[in-house]
Amino acid sequence: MHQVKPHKETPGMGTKEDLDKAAVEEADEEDSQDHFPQMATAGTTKETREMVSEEEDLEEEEEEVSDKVTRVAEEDLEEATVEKMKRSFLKVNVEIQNRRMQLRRKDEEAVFAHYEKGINFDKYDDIMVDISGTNPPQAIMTFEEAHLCESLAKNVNKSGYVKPTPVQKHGIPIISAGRDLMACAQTGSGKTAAFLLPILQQLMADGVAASRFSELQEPEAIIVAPTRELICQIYLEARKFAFGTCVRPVVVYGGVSTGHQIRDILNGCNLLCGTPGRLLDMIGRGKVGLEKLRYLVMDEADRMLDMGFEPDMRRLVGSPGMPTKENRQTLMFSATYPEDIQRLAADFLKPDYLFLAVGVVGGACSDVEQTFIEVTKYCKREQLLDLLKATGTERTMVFVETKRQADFIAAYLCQEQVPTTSIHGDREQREREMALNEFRSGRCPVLVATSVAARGLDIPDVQHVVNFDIPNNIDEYVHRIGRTGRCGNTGKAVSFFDPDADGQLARSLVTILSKAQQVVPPWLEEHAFNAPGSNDFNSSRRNFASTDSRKGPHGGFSQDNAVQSQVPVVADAEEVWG
Ligand SMILES: Nc1ncnc2c1ncn2[C@@H]1O[C@H](COP(=O)(O)OP(=O)(O)OP(=O)(O)O)[C@@H](O)[C@H]1O
Repeated sequence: MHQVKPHKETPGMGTKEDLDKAAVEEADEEDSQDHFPQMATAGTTKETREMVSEEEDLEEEEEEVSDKVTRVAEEDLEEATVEKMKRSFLKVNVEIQNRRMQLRRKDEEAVFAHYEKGINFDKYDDIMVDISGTNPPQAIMTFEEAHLCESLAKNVNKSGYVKPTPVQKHGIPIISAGRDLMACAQTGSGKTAAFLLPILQQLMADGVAASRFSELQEPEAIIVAPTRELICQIYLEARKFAFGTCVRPVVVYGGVSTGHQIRDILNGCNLLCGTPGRLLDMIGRGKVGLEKLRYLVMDEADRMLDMGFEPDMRRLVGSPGMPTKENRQTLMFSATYPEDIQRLAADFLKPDYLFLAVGVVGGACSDVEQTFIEVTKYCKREQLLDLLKATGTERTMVFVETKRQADFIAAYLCQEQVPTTSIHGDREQREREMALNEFRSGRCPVLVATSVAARGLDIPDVQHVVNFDIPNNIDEYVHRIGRTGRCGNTGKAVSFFDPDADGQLARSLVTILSKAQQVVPPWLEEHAFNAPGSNDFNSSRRNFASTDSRKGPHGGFSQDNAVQSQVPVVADAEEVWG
């Protein structure tokens, strides 16, 4: 449960600059700490760490038994006694082996644990897909068409994947064809597997195998993501798909001991997942070489290229040994792509990269029912409490703007007997992990979070997202509400709209609601019209990259010979988000 801790001063928030600074600060903090030497290898789940320690206990027991057998053999005992003792040692040994088998089975179950896709999963097929760029390869309709290696196909099956989602149907063949890709698809629609599967498939087909005999590991693929929790999640997905194969994924991130992570890397590393700072650290220490790199993946690519991370990304691609963009495959994935970031992204991609848009670029997930409540800042706490009392034990993420506010609201809810925990950048990594575990297990069904938990986290059964504070950036709103309504499941998002603080976002919110075919409250529309600069109501649309930024203002494509391939599964745009 939540404990209030004295914390660092949080700067006055409110302006975009303040928030950007705060986000950067949280991001910087990702990589500056190094104070958890007790945490074992690279941020797997708590259960995995427990299994690792159980496995170590078994190894110790086994060694003890073998020592005893050696000692008995050396002692001058009667033959019958020796035989009796040997038999009893053998029995213990068999028991150890059985326990080890059980542990492996448990480990396998944990690796492949997944939640069920929801009732709207098949509706993904109705989403309009737009691919721009030259010669996009044909989409696949089934996983069989992806011609995955036997073990990979088996792992996909054990993960409960029966049919690919649209981003997988199009993304997998594009990546397998060796093309660079900027892919945009709604939150929770399977972007992670869309890049992991074709990369692992290629590595397996080429017979790539981890080797522990080198002081310098040269991974074939690097995946970067903005937060520790997200990169761990991606790593666990990679570990799941690579289970029982020779391809070895490893994860590195800030906030935990570098020693353990270095040892983990040196055990062999083909696919390295990392937060940028720690990744650069490992490269700088000479533990990771880039000579063999074939794939560079940026998940949450728009975040990886905004002012917080862009310098690190440039440092990464400029690192010694990093193949030029012509000699590597660069893949970008997100649910949002502001146009300015798209233009910047082109620096990292080959000029003929493909742009894949599943649905509206930057649009909210249509499986999330979005509700707005008009409030004043003074009544938000009571509103929240009423709401949580009504939702009972349903899992709810409550987003606030500042770390201080996160502590404050979590403490308030605990006081009101609502079991709550919190996650933000001032909490230590162990506390962050513990908070997520308590939330996942349902021990604390309410998680109060800052933007550090807004992107990518895939937590089963999150039925509600509450925007206690509405973010001042529409993309952040889209990512936050995307923590629910994942993989075809439905979810609810409730946002407290304070006209004094949130007026500037009203127009973007109205656009997001309309595009996701949600009811727009008349009072919100009124705020949108009354907001400063609303003469051109459609100007809010400029905040959204409606499509590939390489297209001209009239939809024409600026590149030579470029074609735009529309893959309309439905002809009627009304049904796009249906
Ligand atoms: N083809 C599939 N069949 C069944 N489940 C799937 C399939 N593809 C992905 N999933 C599951 O759907 C969930 C969401 O996938 P994922 O986390 O990759 O979404 P995402 O698009 O990256 O979301 P976000 O934008 O929030 O990062 C995961 O639990 C994943 O295992």
